[in-house]
Amino acid sequence: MHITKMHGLGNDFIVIEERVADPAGLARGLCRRRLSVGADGLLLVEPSGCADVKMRIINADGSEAEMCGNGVRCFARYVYDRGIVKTPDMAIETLAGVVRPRLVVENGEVAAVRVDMGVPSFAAGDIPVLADDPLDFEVCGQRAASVLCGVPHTLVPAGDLETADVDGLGPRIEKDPLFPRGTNVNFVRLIDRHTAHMRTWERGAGRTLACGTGATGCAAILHKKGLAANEVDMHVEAGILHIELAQDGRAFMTGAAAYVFEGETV
Ligand SMILES: N[C@H](CCC[C@H](N)C(=O)O)C(=O)O
Repeated sequence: MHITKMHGLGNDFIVIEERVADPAGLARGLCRRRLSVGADGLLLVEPSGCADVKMRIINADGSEAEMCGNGVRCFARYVYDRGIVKTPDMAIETLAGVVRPRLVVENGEVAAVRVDMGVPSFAAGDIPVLADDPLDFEVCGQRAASVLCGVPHTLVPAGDLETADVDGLGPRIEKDPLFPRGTNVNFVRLIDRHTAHMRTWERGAGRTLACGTGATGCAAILHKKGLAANEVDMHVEAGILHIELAQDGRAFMTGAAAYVFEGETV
């Protein structure tokens, strides 16, 4: 099977165009670090009846996610570079709805991708947490806030990201009963109204170097709470995601998307 390895600020994916009979089983096999290709998830290219193309995201544990911010930047570059989609502005169907990436092409190369991520939702029917106040509740002894940004996200304020217990608290919060669908967990240190640093434990994938929906959702939480302006640089372990929060509530995420290798599985 032909595979293309890509990453968005270190959040890495295996892109597959061929039809896959058992996506969950394939993800659990191929995503294993050292024993196989290694990745945070699979991105499957499929035809769409309502957009230019459809993207499916299969986490490393085999679970299927509704959306993936870093993944959709990689996916948009992939389908454009291969002529599957002929325009740098495109519509990509996901389980969370249609998202609209715009490729920033410089000297014939995709330099970055700006994605209209839609509206991070604090609406009662969307809130991923069973808490009276989704912007301020306690989970596993931590103050937290939650938002739906394609997928469930929880922000845990952290004074020092070097000592934050990401790998200990992350999985506990991910699977806490407060979250019926589980949650991604983002430990965030606010630097100023335009800058935050974050580390992420992802639902279905564990510790990742970056999380696009997480950076977007956490910027939306900080803005909603009056702690951040409407443009925020979210510093993740392997780079920076620029988030813009428009007046109409839509969020735009801009970041890189890189190729690593092309190959054939054995
Ligand atoms: N593991 C996540 C999906 C991928 C999100 C992340 N990689 C991103 O860049 O948005 C979940 O199951 O909710």
